[in-house]
Amino acid sequence: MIEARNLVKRYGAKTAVNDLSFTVTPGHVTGFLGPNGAGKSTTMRMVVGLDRPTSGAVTVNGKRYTEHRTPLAEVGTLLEAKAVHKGRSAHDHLLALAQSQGIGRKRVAEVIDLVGLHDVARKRAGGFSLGMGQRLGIASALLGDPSTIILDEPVNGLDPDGVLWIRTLLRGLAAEGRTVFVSSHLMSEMALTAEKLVIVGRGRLLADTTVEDLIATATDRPVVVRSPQAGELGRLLVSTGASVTDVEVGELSVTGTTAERIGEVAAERGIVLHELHTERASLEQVYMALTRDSREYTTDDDTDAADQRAQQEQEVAA
Ligand SMILES: Nc1ncnc2c1ncn2[C@@H]1O[C@H](COP(=O)(O)OP(=O)(O)OP(=O)(O)O)[C@@H](O)[C@H]1O
Repeated sequence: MIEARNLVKRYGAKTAVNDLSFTVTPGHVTGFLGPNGAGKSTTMRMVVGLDRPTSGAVTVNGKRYTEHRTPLAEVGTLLEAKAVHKGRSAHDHLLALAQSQGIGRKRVAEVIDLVGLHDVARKRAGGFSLGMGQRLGIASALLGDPSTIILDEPVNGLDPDGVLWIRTLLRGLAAEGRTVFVSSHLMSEMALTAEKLVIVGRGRLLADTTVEDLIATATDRPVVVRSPQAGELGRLLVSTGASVTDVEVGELSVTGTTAERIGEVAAERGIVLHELHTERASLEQVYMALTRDSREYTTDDDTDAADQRAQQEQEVAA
């Protein structure tokens, strides 16, 4: 369990983390999201005592990281690329780390198997691919069999196999009752991996919620309608104030009204429907709307698209 209370971190005039409070609970993967420069890495560094908060506090299992007698047994981390002695084998790297923490050889063999590095464990880590390096970093994080795991962008640059492997591993670790806190910029991946989310923007908390609840807040979800009389139905819906886009022949995407209302309009005019459903919003859409004002680097296209979405939301909400 990670508990951050009123965390603040300033670097000179720059406030990287601003009065941030959140709790990361065991038993599920919690995604840590936010635009570039939002303060995610700084927060993670404060959790594990690599940075001191300017004010506020963060504890892991009720204690500050540095107060734990065997920190590796409490918290495993993969922060920026691990410093690995390039001439050393993966096995020797892990063994040196284990010995420095009073962890036995048996556990080294276990984590090597767990991350699938068995075949290359005796090879120089300097020759490892990005994916193998990530696996080694994760093996280091798991060495102390920690109840809390903190990973900063673990899927960065991995191929689809590696991404799937990390997703399965993280969900498995969470299912064992561990606290898993993981940052990422890949929303589609987070939607598949995480159950809960902490979202920050410009150092402040924007949301502390579940993926499901966050997606349910999306208000501009289009309704998809398939009908052999799509043209007639589309004209009718436009006359009631809805916005209608032809997706393909016989299929419409409708905003500004509800599936219920479309069904009623169709029934009143005896129009046959073959399909009627409200599209599920993607995590990415909701995230983009939520973080619109917090992005450090925003292209005009981004702003336009986000503005359009926000405007649609307001129209529907009105
Ligand atoms: N050591 C430092 N000195 C000065 N400013 C810093 C330092 N570390 C971070 N910052 C600034 O604090 C802000 C938060 O940075 P941080 O790396 O925590 O963000 P992030 O959310 O992890 O970003 P990204 O997604 O790009 O990795 C940024 O504006 C960054 O430039």
